[in-house]
Amino acid sequence: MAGEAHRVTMEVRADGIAVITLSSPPVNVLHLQALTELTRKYNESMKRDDVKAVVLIGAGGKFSSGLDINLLQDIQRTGDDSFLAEISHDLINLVEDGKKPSVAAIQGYALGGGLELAMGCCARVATPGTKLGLPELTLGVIPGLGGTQRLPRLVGVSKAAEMLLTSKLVMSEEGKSLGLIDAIASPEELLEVACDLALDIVGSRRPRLSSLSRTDKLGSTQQEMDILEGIRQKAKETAHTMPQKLACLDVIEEGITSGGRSGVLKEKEVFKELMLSTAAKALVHVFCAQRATSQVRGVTDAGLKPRPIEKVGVIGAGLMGSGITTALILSNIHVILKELNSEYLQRGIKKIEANLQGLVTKGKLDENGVKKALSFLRGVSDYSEFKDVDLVIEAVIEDLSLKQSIFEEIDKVCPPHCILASGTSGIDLNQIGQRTSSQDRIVGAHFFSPAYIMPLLEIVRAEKTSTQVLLDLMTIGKAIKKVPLIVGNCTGFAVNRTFSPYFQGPYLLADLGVDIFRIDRVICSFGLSMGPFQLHDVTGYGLAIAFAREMAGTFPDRTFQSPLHELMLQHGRHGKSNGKGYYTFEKGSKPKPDYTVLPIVEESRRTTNLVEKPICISDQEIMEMIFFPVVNEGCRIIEEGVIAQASELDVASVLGMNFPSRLGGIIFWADTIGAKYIYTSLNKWSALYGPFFRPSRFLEERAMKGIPLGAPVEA
Ligand SMILES: C[C@H](O)CC(=O)SCCNC(=O)CCNC(=O)[C@H](O)C(C)(C)COP(=O)(O)OP(=O)(O)OC[C@H]1O[C@@H](n2cnc3c(N)ncnc32)[C@H](O)[C@@H]1OP(=O)(O)O
Repeated sequence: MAGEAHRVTMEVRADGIAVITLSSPPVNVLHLQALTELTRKYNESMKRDDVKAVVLIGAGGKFSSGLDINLLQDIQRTGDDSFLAEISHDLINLVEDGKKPSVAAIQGYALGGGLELAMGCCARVATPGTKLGLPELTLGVIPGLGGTQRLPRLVGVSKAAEMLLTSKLVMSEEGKSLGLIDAIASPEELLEVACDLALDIVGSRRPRLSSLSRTDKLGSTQQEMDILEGIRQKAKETAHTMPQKLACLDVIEEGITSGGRSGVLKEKEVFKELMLSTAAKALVHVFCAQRATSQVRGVTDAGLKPRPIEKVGVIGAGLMGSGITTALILSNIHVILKELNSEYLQRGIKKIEANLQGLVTKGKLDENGVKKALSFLRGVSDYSEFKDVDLVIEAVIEDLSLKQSIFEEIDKVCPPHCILASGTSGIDLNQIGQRTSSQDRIVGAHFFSPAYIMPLLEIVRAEKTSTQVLLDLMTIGKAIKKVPLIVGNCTGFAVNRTFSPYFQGPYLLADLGVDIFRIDRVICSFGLSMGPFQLHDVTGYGLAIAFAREMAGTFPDRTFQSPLHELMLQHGRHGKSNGKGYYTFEKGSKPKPDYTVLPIVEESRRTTNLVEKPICISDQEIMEMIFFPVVNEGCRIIEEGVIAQASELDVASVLGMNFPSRLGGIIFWADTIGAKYIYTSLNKWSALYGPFFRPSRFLEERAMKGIPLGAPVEA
């Protein structure tokens, strides 16, 4: 983020206020250069006789999104944080205890180190709707610039602990009632109000308060310890996946029992310790890898400008079509939704309304937002309104000839600039677009269900897709708050293909005699929100059967097809849709294992006849036998160049498959285990249980040479 656009300026006004402006677009991160410059300007303001006080502000309508997270990654690589620790602590000390008082003028957001800097000031003014928070725990660390000490002193221990442990942001209005913000001012008046406040402090009309020395929001030591103990008991429940919560509470406690300065010292120590932990490395890796997906060689650096996409045609109002439409209209994009007839259309619109109402229930949208979103939607049952759309997303069932005829038709009715995208989750795009005359505008737009919630968008490059089309789709993807990832065209594309073994391995284990409910429990304790059997109950077995057939057709040598799903259907079990699956589904209660399913599982085992008697393995082996084949397929995806770099699979696995982000994504995780161990294990299982486990050439080579799986592939 360093560069000429990054500046810290100081302007001394006639009234003696030095306005120090941080300008580091797009979000005013605190990188090393910014911290050094801020310190320099602060020192200058303290020395100058014409300066009475400082107002700290961010350029471009934002205060600061905190420390540059790339800097955290640099420190993790070198293990040396001394330069950061010195500069940042010097700066906060200057802000808080310098000769002249400082006031923060906050607009947009003040997050992490940004809020910590603002809390170092003796007062804060914010514009309405400004977001404030310390989200460091989501990166596996705790705040490192005094946030664990100053926040409790400004808002009280209980609220501070809640904000820190949940990483939830508060709006400036709430911040004002909590005591985090001293005044609210409109964007136009922000600077003036902050300067007036600073002058009031200089003229002793307001006290100069040091956040770290304040005690007015703290109860007795015993009271605060009791509060912390209650919170600690709850945090213990998730301590195995989020140890930083307990560490954060310990640091707050140090400040309560031994004073703020002692707390700051402990914070510094714990921050460094956590920053170098595997979990923080993994979480920071996911953040940086996600950022890296914005720069695509040959696309974002091709000197092209994204074309505006104002109107989108969506074909098919089923689960995917209604989800995609919901995502688009929520971002104020006009959608023409087409279905075969008005009955199907009404059903689709009802789904969209239900999606929006679901967001209202969760407090993420209000009724006005629902109304506004729906005003961007128009339902149709023919193509007459497709004559001026900029993008079409086809979201009908996975049937090649149906898709081909739709593409043939939209090729004719849509304007020549219109992008023709298919939402297929695996069918070859070259075939889908075969009967069109303009194959350069054929592309895949693979959303993950529910499309208006899941953040990943796989953009699939067909043989002739133009660079402009890829850029346009990336841009619209970002506009609807997705993380777009450009991938190559192959069966299952990058994500479903990598994870295809995840939907085979558990069934192979079941056919080897491992209890299906135990498998689900192991997967949940690994960190996924539900196990594969419960997931298939929810999504239905039909889709799983079709996908397994597709994979078997392309990769017959290594696909394991269990008869279990077919047997379930034969026994009248369709999963959640008819309330009968591996689990029972009753309204208002959590799904429960249905042990009456076990004879069907046994029937499957007898049919495949893999082993004479059930195998006996540990939970650790269950997890490895399910995820190592996923790593193995990921290796093939990397080797074939379906993705540009291994870290993209990490992002995709976290955002598309809910792989735990604290593990850094599938390939990062594999490298923490080691390619050699994974290779050896797969080899062993391959000899015992067949080619499903056979290690790929890429994995073998990396294991033999000792090269991490995430290391770049040589050209
Ligand atoms: C010592 C301290 O205690 C430690 C810290 O401060 S750690 C940092 C804590 N701060 C955070 O976690 C904030 C992370 N950022 C965000 O939540 C959001 O980016 C935001 C709310 C600030 C802005 O959201 P939005 O307007 O949607 O913009 P968004 O697309 O996310 O960000 C713009 C760019 O800035 C990057 N960015 C945002 N915050 C960043 C940060 N702290 N460091 C590095 N890059 C950052 C984003 O990755 C994105 O990069 P890209 O354009 O290359 O993809």
